[in-house]
Amino acid sequence: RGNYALPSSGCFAYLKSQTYAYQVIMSMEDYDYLFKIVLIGNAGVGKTCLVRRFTQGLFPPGQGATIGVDFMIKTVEINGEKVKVHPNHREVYKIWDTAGQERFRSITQSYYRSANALILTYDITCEDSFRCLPEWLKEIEQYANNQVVTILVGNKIDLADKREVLRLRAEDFAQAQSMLYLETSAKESDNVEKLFLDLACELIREAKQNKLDNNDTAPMPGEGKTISYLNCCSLN
Ligand SMILES: Nc1nc2c(ncn2[C@@H]2O[C@H](COP(=O)(O)OP(=O)(O)OP(=O)(O)O)[C@@H](O)[C@H]2O)c(=O)[nH]1
Repeated sequence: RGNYALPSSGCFAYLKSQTYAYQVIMSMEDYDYLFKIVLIGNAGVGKTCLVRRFTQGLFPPGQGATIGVDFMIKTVEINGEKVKVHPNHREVYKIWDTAGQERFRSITQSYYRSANALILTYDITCEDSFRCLPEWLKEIEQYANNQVVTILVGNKIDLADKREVLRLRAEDFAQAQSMLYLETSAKESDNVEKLFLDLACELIREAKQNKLDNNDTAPMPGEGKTISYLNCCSLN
């Protein structure tokens, strides 16, 4: 199991949390699934906070803007009573947190291609971040592979009184673009774990489907010797 190649050293060029990532990599040699996920969206919508919440269980105070691309890894072990996605499986999330600022766009675009999934994030309290979504979709169309799973995430739902984008409007937009949709709060930890678990579920479901369609023995997105019995996912 787990004979996927580790990232080339190029991935570390803009690493903010190098020590942390390195330590986790050293302990991730054995896994069932590997998910490569890239977060994109306007500056300040909360991409870094979502990743930190998921990978480190914290909401970082005074988070500075991401420079280029940050890289984090999280290993999830699911077993016995805690079955949510797949029993007795070890899943590894490799997550690239990209800078929202326009000036880093040429760097961040180069990470789209190898992503299994993209988390397109906006801020529910910021109409502008929602209005920019069509621009982000153009980027996805241009730079991502055509099998990529995209989920639209409306972050900062803890700021309900400042909401500028109605949930229904965002849901309609996501549906029209064939994207999954979820609202989160990195601050309050609402739906953050669900976001990544749902993505894992969707990726495995699609991989299984592709495998059936293509009658292909090469597993995607992880080393799926057990992929054949995975049918337990719920995205609700
Ligand atoms: N209230 C609230 N604030 C949040 C939430 N998520 C992020 N923030 C705040 O939003 C600001 C920007 O968060 P970041 O995670 O740095 O945003 P980003 O999208 O990574 O920004 P760039 O790195 O510039 O692209 C910070 O002040 C965070 O504290 C949330 O769920 N709720």
